[in-house]
Amino acid sequence: MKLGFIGVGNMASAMIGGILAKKVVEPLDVLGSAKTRSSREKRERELGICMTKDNREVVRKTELLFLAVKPCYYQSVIEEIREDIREEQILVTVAPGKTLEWLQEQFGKPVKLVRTMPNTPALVGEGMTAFCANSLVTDKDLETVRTLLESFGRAEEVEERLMSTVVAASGSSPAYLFMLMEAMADAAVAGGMPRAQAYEFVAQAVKGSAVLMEKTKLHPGVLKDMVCSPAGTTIEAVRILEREGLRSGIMEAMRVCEEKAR
Ligand SMILES: NC(=O)C1=CN([C@@H]2O[C@H](COP(=O)(O)OP(=O)(O)OC[C@H]3O[C@@H](n4cnc5c(N)ncnc54)[C@H](O)[C@@H]3O)[C@@H](O)[C@H]2O)C=CC1
Ligand SMILES: O=C(O)[C@@H]1CCC=N1
Repeated sequence: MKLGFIGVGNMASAMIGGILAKKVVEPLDVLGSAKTRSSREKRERELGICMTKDNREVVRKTELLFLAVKPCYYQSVIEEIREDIREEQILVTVAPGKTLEWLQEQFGKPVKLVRTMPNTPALVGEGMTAFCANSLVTDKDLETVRTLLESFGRAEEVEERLMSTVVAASGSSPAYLFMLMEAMADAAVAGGMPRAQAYEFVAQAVKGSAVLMEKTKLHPGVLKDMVCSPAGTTIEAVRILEREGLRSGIMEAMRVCEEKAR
């Protein structure tokens, strides 16, 4: 299968990295587009894929196509490629707020559309991607898309009404987690730990906690209580985090993120 990527930035590179690592397709079966020669050469070198400056060529030469430009460029790129999109081709989107209805309207003709929301941990095969499709996408098409999405992590079909919630929960959330880890490492450095070591300790603690929650299926509150010894160290930190509004801060942030994604 020939895969196309219009726009090969952070998100597309993460997805391509995952897809190639799992050998779902060969690097030479991936055709991406980028405007400048330097970014084309960079992607060719880093990923080993084929690159072109022509978005329409990507459409013409591929069977399944990811539209991986920023949301503000969706309209103009769709305008540019509309004529070339074929009936049997599958178009996968990754942008928040671009609904199936809006996409369909922009194309002005029947197009197989799969709307997704991935995240950057895809780069290391630990992505979380939600997807939903329009009625032209067959079960077989959707299985093909699922296989691709699962090559860089977990993939789950959701109702379209949940897509903006997904943006806050998994699309954007790596950014909040990196902020948290940066702050935790800064605190460890303040405590005397060398910075490189601090990042390793913090990343492993976050990773281990995520796996613990995933594997035990225990409520996060129960897992938190398991760490808090009576009159111990952790409950003192928990008290300060409650006072500083950690949980309401996160909830408020995710609410505005979700609103922005509509
Ligand atoms: N970065 C992330 O964590 C996530 C991003 N997304 C979505 O992925 C999409 C891409 O985001 P990023 O990769 O972060 O952005 P990016 O800016 O890193 O990549 C976009 C790429 O598209 C190229 N581009 C712009 N206009 C173009 C055009 N007309 N033709 C061909 N290429 C063009 C840019 O030069 C750039 O390399 C966005 O819609 C974003 O909302 C979704 C989930 C997570
Ligand atoms: O910030 C953004 O708009 C994109 C969507 C999810 C993550 N990054």
